[in-house]
Amino acid sequence: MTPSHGSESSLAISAQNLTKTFGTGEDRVNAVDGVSFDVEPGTVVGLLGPNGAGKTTTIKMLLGLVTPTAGSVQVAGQDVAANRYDLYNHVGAMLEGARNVYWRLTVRENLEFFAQLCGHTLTDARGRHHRLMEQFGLAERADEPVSSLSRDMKQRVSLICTLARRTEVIVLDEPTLGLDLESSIELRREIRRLAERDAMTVLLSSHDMDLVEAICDRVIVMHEGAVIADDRVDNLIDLFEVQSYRVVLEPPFPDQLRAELDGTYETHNWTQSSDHVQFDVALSSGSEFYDLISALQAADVTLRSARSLGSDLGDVFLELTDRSNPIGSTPEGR
Ligand SMILES: Nc1ncnc2c1ncn2[C@@H]1O[C@H](COP(=O)(O)OP(=O)(O)OP(=O)(O)O)[C@@H](O)[C@H]1O
Repeated sequence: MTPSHGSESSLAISAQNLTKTFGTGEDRVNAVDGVSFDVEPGTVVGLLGPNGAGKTTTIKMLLGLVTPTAGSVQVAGQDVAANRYDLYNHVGAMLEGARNVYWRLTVRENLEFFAQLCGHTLTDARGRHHRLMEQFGLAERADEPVSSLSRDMKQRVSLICTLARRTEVIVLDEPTLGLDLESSIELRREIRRLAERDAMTVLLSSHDMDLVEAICDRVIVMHEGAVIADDRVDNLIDLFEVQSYRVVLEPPFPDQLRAELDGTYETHNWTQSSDHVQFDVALSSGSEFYDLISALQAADVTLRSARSLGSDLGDVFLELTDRSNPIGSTPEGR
């Protein structure tokens, strides 16, 4: 079944000024504070943010599981506040730690149950179910009750039940947490396939930067309840030009120099031997690189090599959340 996109709006997701406050008085928490974003159909969007940034609360508001204090949200053309039950025909979700499958049913029965719930005929769905069970290493356990499977396998069942429904929008909260490497790779492949071939929209929250960088068209970064960046992954990496270098030095290496470098730069992975001293350093501009070289020269230390490790989404994420720069303002030091 090719998803039929909602009629009221051509956007897959439209969140306007979403706000959620928990508690009152001193216990009041502004979990989500005026978040707005639109997502076009067929886009894979990563929702990133440190713990407590408001990702899960945002996701739950998109799914109608938490009622916003203010703001509105449409998903797959459905106004979430008005059409909560209709919404579930258009949206599939796997929330972190959620047991959204029936443990007494077998893997195959779960797939068939959820397929029938959203109106798929079993003759159409069986081929797809078989392929997903093969892909996620569950084919040999297809006729066993979910209760007899390992925790990791239960998660895979929950994941394929969500993917197999082929709803217009899929929401996944920390989908790779607890998955083995092979299943993680299959998940990446399947998500890209669903987006590219079937124009399905996927919103996923994850701390797994490699996953997000590999499969997301766009990332929304949240911090303290607000959106602090919303752009294509490659644009964010270009914008910050955070570069990590591996620096190798010849001994002797004065003791106080390490403390000086640690105080001035973001350094990691120090190793020291009789033959060399090595560390990694993240630099946000070319001039910082030359400052570092000058500091080494001033301390009379010989540089053996400085190799760029490239910059990735992980570097950008740290940069954004450490400094909490709204995109559009110039990052510090540039
Ligand atoms: N039901 C609740 N009652 C009170 N406070 C809550 C509730 N749910 C979330 N919060 C608070 O709201 C803030 C945002 O939480 P949320 O779970 O949305 O963040 P998150 O970005 O998903 O974090 P994590 O990555 O740790 O899951 C946190 O300070 C959290 O403690």
